[in-house]
Amino acid sequence: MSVLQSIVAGVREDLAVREQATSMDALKERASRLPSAIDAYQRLARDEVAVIAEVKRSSPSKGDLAEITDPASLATEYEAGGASVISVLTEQRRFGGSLTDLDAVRAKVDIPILRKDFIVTPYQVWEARAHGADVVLLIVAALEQMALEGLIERVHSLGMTALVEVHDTDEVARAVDAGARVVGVNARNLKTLEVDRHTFARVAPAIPDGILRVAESGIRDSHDVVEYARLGADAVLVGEALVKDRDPRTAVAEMVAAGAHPALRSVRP
Ligand SMILES: O=P(O)(O)OC[C@@H](O)[C@@H](O)c1c[nH]c2ccccc12
Repeated sequence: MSVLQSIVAGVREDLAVREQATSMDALKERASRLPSAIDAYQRLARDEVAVIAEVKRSSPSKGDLAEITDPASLATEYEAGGASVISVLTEQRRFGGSLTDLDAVRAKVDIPILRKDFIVTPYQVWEARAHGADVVLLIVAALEQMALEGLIERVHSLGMTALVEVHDTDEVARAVDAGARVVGVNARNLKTLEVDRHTFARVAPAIPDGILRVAESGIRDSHDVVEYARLGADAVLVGEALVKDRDPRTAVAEMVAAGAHPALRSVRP
């Protein structure tokens, strides 16, 4: 079993428990009482490179990264630093996240929130919306094509944005066929868990114009942001570098400033 398959197996077990506790109808009812999802596509589709800042306690590759006793205050710092979207990991077993973290962050920030998890069923999409998320991650490598199409449709029908994650050009083709409007290129290989910083340069040119391009994983600082900006990224998704920084607000602000530099506009494709 690959790392991805074993993570998804654990996610399905935890999901079965939540499905027993809360019906789909209860989620729909809860979602109907919330304000509509914020249009994250619009926030990412600007001239500047947007920063998606992630609340991330641990990961299968690095183990514990940061304690994060107060995810909402970390997210507030990210927002003050100029992040466009906050990503909240809700996977429990490997990443130490939860829907409680999502709720806490939603209560404190006004910008769009990405529920970062291993989504394999429509129930999880409803759950994301019922907990106030505006964006969900869908990992092409974890889904059959039919399931991917169905989930993207469901996400869009709820007024949300799908960040569709790919690792190679074949997966880009699948994402585009399935109706993706925002594609994330993950530099971390989900089989080996290694980061390959050349992944974006190799894969992003296959993403058609009009579809937003997000560079994910292994982004260390503003130099990396400039590099991805030159390669045509519309946004970067950053976790580890921000949770390990003692001043997350300034760390985000530096990346935002790097991505907004006017000199980049002429070089971006
Ligand atoms: O901590 P990093 O290297 O900055 O990476 C953030 C983000 O890209 C990473 O957490 C991620 C990308 N795709 C995922 C899928 C599942 C869980 C986590 C992820």
